[in-house]
Amino acid sequence: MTHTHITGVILAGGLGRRMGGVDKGLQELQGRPMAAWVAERLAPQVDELLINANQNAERYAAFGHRVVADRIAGFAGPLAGLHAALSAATHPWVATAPCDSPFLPADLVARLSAALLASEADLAVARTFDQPHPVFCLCKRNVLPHLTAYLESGERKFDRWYATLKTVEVPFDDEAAAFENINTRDELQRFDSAR
Ligand SMILES: Nc1nc2c(ncn2[C@@H]2O[C@H](COP(=O)(O)OP(=O)(O)OP(=O)(O)O)[C@@H](O)[C@H]2O)c(=O)[nH]1
Repeated sequence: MTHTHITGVILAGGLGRRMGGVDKGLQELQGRPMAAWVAERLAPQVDELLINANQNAERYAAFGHRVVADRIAGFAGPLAGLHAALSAATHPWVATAPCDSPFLPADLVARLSAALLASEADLAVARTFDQPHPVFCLCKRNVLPHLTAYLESGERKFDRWYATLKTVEVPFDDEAAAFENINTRDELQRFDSAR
């Protein structure tokens, strides 16, 4: 199999409202920021890692990866983070993972990229059972003009966007627990004491 170089991005640009308006990626699980857990899992899977963040840039930069802010104003959702990553990426494919899923699969990018290569789609997205996980995707950097036009039209929905592209869904039923995400302080405490 040929290897296409891949830029990974940790999406950490949200407002964390359900956690009380904190910067979710910097909240600690077992004494380490959640985004640091994601970086440790994602960095070995990609050729370059970016962190998409809209606040606390210097704290994220301390993880040792380039930090990129949204270019679309007004907290436009995770697609704005993908847009920033596609704009800043050095490599032709971009893989995403959210900052609030610290247990993501160690073979996420390998499985998405195998599917993308085999299908000639524009984007591969992870799915468990009947649920797609749009923020775990791999897409070709050349979809950027299409995404820019979509966001400029005022649209924000991730799944509606990729429904307009050639997309392949990749089943991860065997690793469903790896997609657990942490949205509230209660969930954070539950995972903190469970591990
Ligand atoms: N770049 C960027 N990423 C975002 C934005 N909103 C959410 N995200 C990211 O998208 C992923 C899923 O976000 P959510 O959990 O739905 O939103 P959140 O803002 O983090 O948290 P809530 O406000 O509680 O919904 C996370 O990785 C967020 O960091 C945004 O406006 N810009």
